[in-house]
Amino acid sequence: MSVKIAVLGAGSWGTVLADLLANNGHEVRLWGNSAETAAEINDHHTNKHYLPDFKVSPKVVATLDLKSTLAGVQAILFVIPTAAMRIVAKQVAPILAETGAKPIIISATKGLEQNTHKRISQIIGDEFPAELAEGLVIFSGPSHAEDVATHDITSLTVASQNIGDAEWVQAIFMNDYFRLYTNDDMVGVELGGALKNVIAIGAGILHGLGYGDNTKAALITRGLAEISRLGIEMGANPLTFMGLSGIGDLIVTSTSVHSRNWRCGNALGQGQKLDDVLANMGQVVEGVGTAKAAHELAQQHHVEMPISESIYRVLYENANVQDEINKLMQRRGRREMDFQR
Ligand SMILES: NC(=O)c1ccc[n+]([C@@H]2O[C@H](COP(=O)([O-])OP(=O)(O)OC[C@H]3O[C@@H](n4cnc5c(N)ncnc54)[C@H](O)[C@@H]3O)[C@@H](O)[C@H]2O)c1
Ligand SMILES: O=P(O)(O)OC[C@H](O)CO
Repeated sequence: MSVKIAVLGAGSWGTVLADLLANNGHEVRLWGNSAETAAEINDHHTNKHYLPDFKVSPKVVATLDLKSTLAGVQAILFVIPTAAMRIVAKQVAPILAETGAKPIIISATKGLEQNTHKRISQIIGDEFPAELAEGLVIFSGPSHAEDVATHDITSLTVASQNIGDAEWVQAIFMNDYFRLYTNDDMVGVELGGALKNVIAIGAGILHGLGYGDNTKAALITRGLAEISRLGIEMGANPLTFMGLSGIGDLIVTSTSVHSRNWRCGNALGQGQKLDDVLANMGQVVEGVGTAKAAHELAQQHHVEMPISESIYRVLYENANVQDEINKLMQRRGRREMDFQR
């Protein structure tokens, strides 16, 4: 099966996914907001700012015009930062309405919207008619672009309320190094993908401070406990957090030097200032915005998320990292399997 697909977002993940789809035999247009990047992809088949050593398939056509990018496509893959999701959705929706097209919408974006705390599926639900939003497929799991670029074996989850749409997406993406599993738990898959970025900042902070492997394993495990606690309260299937979009993604993001969230935390642990770290990153660090949304959601749902709350205070209230670690260690003893709020 060969399909025509628009990939929206010419950053690191959008570029690698566009390349993968083109190599799988699909017709791919990669839309971005930088004329320089589009020219580089079309003329030199590179995107060096994001992926210095990567050669993009010459079959990927980079574009700047959204209307022509969307013409006749069977699927639209959003791969833009959470902060731009609603902005871009508002540009896409009227173009589809004008032509009456009903492509499958896919999102590989991981985060929660600032101020509204909404998940990506809720933003899509706000901006698109129900018949399009209901088939949304969420694409999530342990997948650094840098590793997929070298065809490292990678497995992800594709979640949709309409499992037929998830299976369609599974079929167009799978190949000998890329394996997808379907799931119908949108809440769990989206929350796992978003909240792990906050814990990954914490893992980076611990590394930057010189803590060892025991400490990092404790953070990941107790981080998963609090992600699960909020997720269960919000209606997720607890078992989803044991899957690729839960513990799988939490492991990779909390341990990989490719992770922007981990690198941000590492620099903070070494004493750098958040504004400087973000300015130097040149790529999206989703966990920073998500930490604020998670803090507000935890309060709204009366769920205890002590690690995420500590990270929130470090990021937004200039709290001292070592004081926050001490506070976490001085909490009263708890039952391990307490997933009630
Ligand atoms: N990089 C990865 O390995 C990876 C893996 C899985 C998921 N993700 C998720 O995918 C999403 C995108 O991440 P990324 O790594 O590709 O980010 P990135 O920082 O590498 O690139 C983001 C791209 O979005 C573009 N963009 C921003 N605002 C835009 C707008 N209004 N209109 C059009 N384009 C706009 C930027 O120009 C940039 O090209 C994030 O939610 C991230 O968590 C990334
Ligand atoms: O580089 P990060 O920290 O944004 O993580 C990217 C992906 O979410 C890893 O699966």
